[in-house]
Amino acid sequence: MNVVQKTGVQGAANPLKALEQFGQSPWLDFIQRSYTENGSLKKLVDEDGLKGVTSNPAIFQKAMGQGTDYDPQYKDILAHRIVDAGTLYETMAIDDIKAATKVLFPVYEATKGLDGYVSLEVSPYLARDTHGTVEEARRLWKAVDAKNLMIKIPGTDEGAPAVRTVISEGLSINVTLLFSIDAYKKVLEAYIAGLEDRHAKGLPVSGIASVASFFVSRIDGKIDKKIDDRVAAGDKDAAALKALRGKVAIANAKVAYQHWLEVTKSARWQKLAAAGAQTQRLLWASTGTKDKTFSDVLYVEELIGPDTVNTIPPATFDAFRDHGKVRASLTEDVEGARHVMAEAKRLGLDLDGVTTTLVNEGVSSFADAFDDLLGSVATKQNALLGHALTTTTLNLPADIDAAVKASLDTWRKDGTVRRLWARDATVWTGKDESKWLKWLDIVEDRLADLPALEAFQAEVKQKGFKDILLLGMGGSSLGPEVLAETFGKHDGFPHLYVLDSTDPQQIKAFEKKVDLAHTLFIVSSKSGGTLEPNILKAYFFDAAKKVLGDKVGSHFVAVTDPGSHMEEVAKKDGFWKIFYGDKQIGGRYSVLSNFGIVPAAASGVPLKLFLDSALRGVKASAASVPPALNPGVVLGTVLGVAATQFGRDKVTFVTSHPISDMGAWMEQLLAESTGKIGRGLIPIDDETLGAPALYGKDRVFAYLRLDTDACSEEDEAVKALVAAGEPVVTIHLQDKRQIAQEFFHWEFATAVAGSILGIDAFDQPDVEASKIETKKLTTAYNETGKLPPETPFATDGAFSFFADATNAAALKGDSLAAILKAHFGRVKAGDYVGLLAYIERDNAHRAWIQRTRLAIRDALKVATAAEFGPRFLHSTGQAYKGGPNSGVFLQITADDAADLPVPGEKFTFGVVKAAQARGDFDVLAERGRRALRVHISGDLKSGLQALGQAITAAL
Ligand SMILES: O=C(CO)[C@@H](O)[C@H](O)[C@H](O)[C@H](O)COP(=O)(O)O
Ligand SMILES: O=C[C@H](O)COP(=O)(O)O
Repeated sequence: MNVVQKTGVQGAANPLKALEQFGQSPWLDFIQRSYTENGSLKKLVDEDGLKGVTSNPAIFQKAMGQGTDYDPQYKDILAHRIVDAGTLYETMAIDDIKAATKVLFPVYEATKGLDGYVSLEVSPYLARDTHGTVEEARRLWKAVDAKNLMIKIPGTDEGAPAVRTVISEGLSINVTLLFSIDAYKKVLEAYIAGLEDRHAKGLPVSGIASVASFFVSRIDGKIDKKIDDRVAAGDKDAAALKALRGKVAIANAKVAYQHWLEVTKSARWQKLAAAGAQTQRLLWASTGTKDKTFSDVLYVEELIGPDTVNTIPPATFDAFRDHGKVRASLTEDVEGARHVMAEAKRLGLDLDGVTTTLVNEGVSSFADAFDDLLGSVATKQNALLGHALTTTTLNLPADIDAAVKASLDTWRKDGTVRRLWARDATVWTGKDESKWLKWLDIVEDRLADLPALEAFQAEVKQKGFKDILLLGMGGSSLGPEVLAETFGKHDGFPHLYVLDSTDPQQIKAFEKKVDLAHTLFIVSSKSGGTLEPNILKAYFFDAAKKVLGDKVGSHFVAVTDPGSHMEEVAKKDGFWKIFYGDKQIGGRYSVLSNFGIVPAAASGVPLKLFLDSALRGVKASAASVPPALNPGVVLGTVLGVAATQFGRDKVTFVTSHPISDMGAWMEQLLAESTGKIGRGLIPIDDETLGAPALYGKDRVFAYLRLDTDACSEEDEAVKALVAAGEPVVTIHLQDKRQIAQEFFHWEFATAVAGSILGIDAFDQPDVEASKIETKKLTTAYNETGKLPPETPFATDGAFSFFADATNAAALKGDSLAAILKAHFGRVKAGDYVGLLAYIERDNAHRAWIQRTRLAIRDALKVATAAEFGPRFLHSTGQAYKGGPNSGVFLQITADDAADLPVPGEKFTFGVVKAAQARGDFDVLAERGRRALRVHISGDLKSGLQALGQAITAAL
C-alpha cells in the first residue's frame, strides 16, 4: 500500500471523502503497527475521511509475520514473561487494536457511535464453536476495553447464536464471512433477537453497533471460474453465461441490501429503533479486484449506498482515491440484479453450493493464515530466546521425513494439538484419558506454590541434614534419580540418594551410604499402596528409630496422593510433612509435580530457575504453536510415525554423559505409556553406540546432547549413523538445568506418539498384572512360611532353569550352553533381547550386564535392554509384557548372600524379590513371551562370570 507516501486529494474532489455524501463509510481493510505509530492512519482519517478499520487473521499474518515492526515488543515481552506464541500474538494484536481505536476515537465521537470502529476477530479455530466464540469474544472485549471496538465473529451456523448472546450482553459485533443471503438473514435475525433479549431485560439497546460483513469479490472468483470452464468446454449457453461474468457478486450484494431495507422498515425493527437501537449495517468486504480484466475499483463503485460500509484493502483504497467515481449505485437497477440472480440459477451456476464452499474455504483459509502467523511468531520467539530453549534437529531418511511432514500437516489441519490441550480423550482411545492430563499445567501450579516449596527448602537447609534417602519406585523414583545424578550435591544441602530396590544387598549398601541420624527420608508413592516403598519405609523407620528414638517421625516426609494409605501411615507415624501429588497425574508424568519438586527442593535445586525452564518447555509445546514448530509434537510424531509406518519401534537413547540418567526416566515414560495391546515403543537405554552395521532397520536414535560438554565420541558415532541413513533426532541442551524442559518435552512427545499408536498413553495394565502376581506369592508366604514350590526344567551345576511349559518345550537341553543356544536361537531380526537381572544394581553388576548386552547386540544385531529387577517392573516391564511380542528375555535370579527382615511381616526382602521375579515371569509367560529364567546358586560373582561366558559362546 502507498497509503503512507501518497497524500490524499483534498476536499470533495477526493472520491473517498465523497462517499460520505452517499451514506457510505469507507473503512480500511488493513492494520499495521507502523501505520498507526507513524501517523499514516490518522492521515487517512483526516484526509480521506476514513471511518473504521478491520483486521483479520490474514491481515495480522502480513503485518506480524514479516518485517521488524514488532521486534521491540517481542523483546520486551520475552524479557519479562514466559509465554506461548498465541499469547505473544494476542498481546501485540491487542496493542495494535487499542492504538488504532485511539486514532479512530474522534470519528466515533463525531459520528455518535456510528463509525470509528476497529475490528478484532476471534480465533479462526473457533469458527465452528459457539461456546468458545462467546467466551473469546467476552475475553477480547474486556482486554481491549474500548467503546469503539468491534469483535468479529464468523457468520457460520455456529457463529450466529454466539452473535445473539454477545449482542444481548452489549458488545459491538462485526459478523464476518457472509456470502449467502440466507446466512446473512440468520445473522441479521441474531442481531435483532440479541437486542430484543436486552430490551426485554430492561437493558439499554443504544450504544451497541454491528456490521454484517458481506464478502463480494470471492463470489465472482468462483462463479466466473465456473463460467470460464463451461464456455471453454463449448457450453450451449456460452453467451448467456459470459454475460454474467463479474455480475453475480454485485447482484447478490444488492439483493442482500434489499432484504436489509425491508427488515428495517418492519414494525419489529422500528420498535427497537425507537428505543435507540442502531441498525446492523451491511459492510462490503473482499472488495479488492482479483480479476485484472475488471476495473480495479469495481467493488467500491458498484456498491455505494446509504447506511453501508465498504472496508477497502490498501491498493483499492489508493486506486479509488485516484480515480474512483461516486454514484448511488447500490439501489440502481435492482430488477437487473434480481434478473442476474435468476439467470445464474437458470444456468445452473449453483450459487448456494458456491457460497457454502466459500464459507468452508474462508474458515480454513483464516485458520491457515493463523497457523502461518503463529508459526512466524513462534519462529521469531525461538530466535530471540536463543539458548534459553532446547532445540531439536532432525536427520531423517527421505521416506520417514515425508511421512513425518504429512502427519504434522494432518495434525495441523485437524487441530489435534488444540484438542490435546483441551483434554479431548478422543485424541487417544476416547476412554478416560482426559482424567490423566493434569501434568499439562502442573508447572504453573507448582510455580504458584513456590513460596511454600522454598520455605521447605530453607527449613531442610537449616536443619542441617547430611543425606536424603528417597524411597520409591518408577515414577516416584526415576525423576528424583535424574536430579540426583545430574546435579549432584548442592552446597549447604544434603546429598540425595534414591533407593528403588528390594534387593537386600542393595538396601544394606544404601543404609551404609547414609548417616541415619542426619538423614531426611522421603517416602514417595503416588498410590501409597505400592509394596516396595511401604516395606522400605518400615525398614528405615525402624532403623532410624534406633538412633533417633521418638523423634524419628521428624526425619520423614511423605509425597503421596491425597487419601492414600501412605498418607495414613505418615500421619500415624508423625512424619514431619506430607506433600501431596495430584490424582490426575500418573506416576511417570509426575516429575514436575511434587514427586520431583519436593526432592528437588530438599536437595537444593534452585526451584524458580528449574521451574521457569520447565515452563519454557510447556510454552514451546503450547496449543498455539503449530505442529511443525512444536517440539513436543515433532518428537512424538517422529517416534510414532517411525514405529507405525516403518517398523522402527526401538527408540535408542544417546545421551551426553552429565545428563545420561535422563535415559532411565525416558525409558519408563515411553515404555509404560506406549507398550500395550501389542503395540508400543521399546526404549533402549545406555546401549553404547556401535558402528551402523550393528543395527537392524528397527531403530530411531534420540540424542540428548549437552552442548557445553565435549561429546566427541557420541558425535562421531551419531554422524556415522546419519551417514548410513539411520533416523536421528538430536536435542540440544545448553545447560543441565534444561532437563526440566526436556521432562515436559518428552511427556508431550509421548502423549503425541501414543495418539499416533492409537493407545491409551496413561494406563499401565500389565504393571498392575505383575503386582497382583507378586502379591499372591507374598500372601502365600505369609500364610505358609514359604513360597509355593517350583521345579526347574533343567539344572547344570550352579545354574537352574525355569520356564513355563511352552518355553521349556522350546528350550530342550540339559546344559547351560544348550539351553542358552536354544533361547538365543529364537531371536530374529527386529526382535530385542532383555536381560532382567534381580541382583544388586551396583557398579560391578552394571558393568557385567553392559558387557553381556553388547556381546548380544554385536552378535545378533538386535537391540538389547539391560534391566535390574524389581526396578524395571515399574518401568519397561509394561512394554515387555504388553507391547509388541518381539522381546526375548533372560531373567537372572540368584541366591541372596544375606537377607533382611521386613518389620511387621513374615516375609523378608529376599522373599519379596523372589516373588517379584516369579510374578514377572508368570506374566511374561502368560503373555506368550519368549522367556527363560536362570537362577544362580552359590557365589554370584563366579556365577555371573560363567553365565556371561556361556551367553557369548551361545550367540
Ligand atoms: O471481514 C472483514 C471485515 O469485516 C474483512 O477484513 C475481510 O476479512 C476481508 O475483506 C476479506 O478477507 C478479504 O477478502 P479477499 O480480498 O481475500 O477475498
Ligand atoms: O511408576 C509408578 C510405580 O509403579 C510406583 O507407584 P507409586 O508411586 O504409586 O508407588
